[in-house]
Amino acid sequence: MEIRSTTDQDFDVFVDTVHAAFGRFPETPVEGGGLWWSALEIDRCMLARTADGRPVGTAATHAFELTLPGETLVPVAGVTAVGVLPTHRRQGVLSAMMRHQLTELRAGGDFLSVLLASEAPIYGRFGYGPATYTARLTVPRHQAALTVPRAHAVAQAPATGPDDGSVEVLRSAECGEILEEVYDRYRRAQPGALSRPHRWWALRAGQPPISPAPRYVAVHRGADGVPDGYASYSIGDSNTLTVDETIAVDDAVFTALARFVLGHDLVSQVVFRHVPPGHPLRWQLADIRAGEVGGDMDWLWVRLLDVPRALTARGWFTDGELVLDVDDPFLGEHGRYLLTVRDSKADCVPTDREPDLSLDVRDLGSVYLGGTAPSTLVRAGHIRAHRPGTAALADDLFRAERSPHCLHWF
Ligand SMILES: CC(=O)SCCNC(=O)CCNC(=O)[C@H](O)C(C)(C)COP(=O)(O)OP(=O)(O)OC[C@H]1O[C@@H](n2cnc3c(N)ncnc32)[C@H](O)[C@@H]1OP(=O)(O)O
Repeated sequence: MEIRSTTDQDFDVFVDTVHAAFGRFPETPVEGGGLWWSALEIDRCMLARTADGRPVGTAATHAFELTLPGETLVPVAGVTAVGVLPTHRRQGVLSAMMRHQLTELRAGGDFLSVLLASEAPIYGRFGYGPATYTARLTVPRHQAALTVPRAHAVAQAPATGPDDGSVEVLRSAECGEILEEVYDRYRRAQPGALSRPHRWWALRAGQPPISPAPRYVAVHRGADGVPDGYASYSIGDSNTLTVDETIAVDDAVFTALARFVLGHDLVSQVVFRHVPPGHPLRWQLADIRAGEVGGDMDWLWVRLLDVPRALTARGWFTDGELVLDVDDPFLGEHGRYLLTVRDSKADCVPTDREPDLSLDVRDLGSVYLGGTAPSTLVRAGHIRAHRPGTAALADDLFRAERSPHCLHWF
């Protein structure tokens, strides 16, 4: 089998092969997505061909920036368009492409790769672990009242206090630049968020809010008139108002946008897509049972390609030290590292000290952004804690300033 990057000459073959692998004709409109592949960069796509030259497999990467805990921005490879023709499955084509891709990414200096998994059982074997989670929150309109914040009266009013900004409703086609700017402000402070390349906005190649599917967008502006949040929504069957994404630079802006969509007339219920775990919106409803959480699922999967580099790149919030014994079965590697955190920064060096935790690199990917507690994976039997108390220490150490969350689809 030959695996190599596409060129202008065979990019059409790549696109045809992706469609055949997913079983969709190119002209089939992708659910809300449009021409999603038009945002790909040709030299970051690869084709696998059989010995007789037949294209059978595809994979690609986007160049993204990922926000790590501590508002640290790092480059990551976003793996996408992975497919193998139905006639050539379970013969090792994907495994060969993954090996090729991981080797190439490392050679190019990448230390993290990320993806969204079409099916959960596929990517763990290649060292990826689910690292962020997302859910839907459905609120019946007749139970949509928000409560008065209890800390409202205190001098340091929390972000959920009264809103001195304004909301304007625009059509998605007329506010692309506003959305791009607001999203960029938001994602820089949100652990787990990915940058959205300008070409993604310009080509309208993504899912809502920017896809050709029409959407209303409630744009929030602060008292100074500067846009600082938006909610992209549509009203569909049974008068359900679905908010594709609510992007806000802080909690007060999120609350103002939530108040706006929850107050929409002629609507039976409001469905907020992409609500992060632990989001305060449920607590802001006067009736905490009014918000029904559904569609709880993994979203961004993370793969560490260079353990010390990845661990020293993120911000940390608790001092401490741990010896991590990390196994990488897919790449046939093993390393033992002393992780020392002091004053929000980590040092990570090889050691021969006895380990505190033994773990697979996929599990390190899951805990890396702070969205999965190491103790959960200890209790699940995936991470081995060698001493009592180490799981709790690891929980403290790996925690992020808030739940990591990603809502970019790629
Ligand atoms: C980031 C993204 O782009 S996600 C999109 C992924 N693509 C799709 O879902 C499109 C439809 N599916 C496909 O094209 C293919 O089935 C792929 C790409 C998922 C798998 O390709 P294959 O060439 O069949 O994988 P390969 O033969 O290398 O399998 C490696 C191992 O993974 C397992 N595996 C592969 N796909 C799956 C799956 N969908 N579910 C469970 N196990 C799987 C295989 O059984 C094999 O296990 P083994 O090593 O124990 O024998």
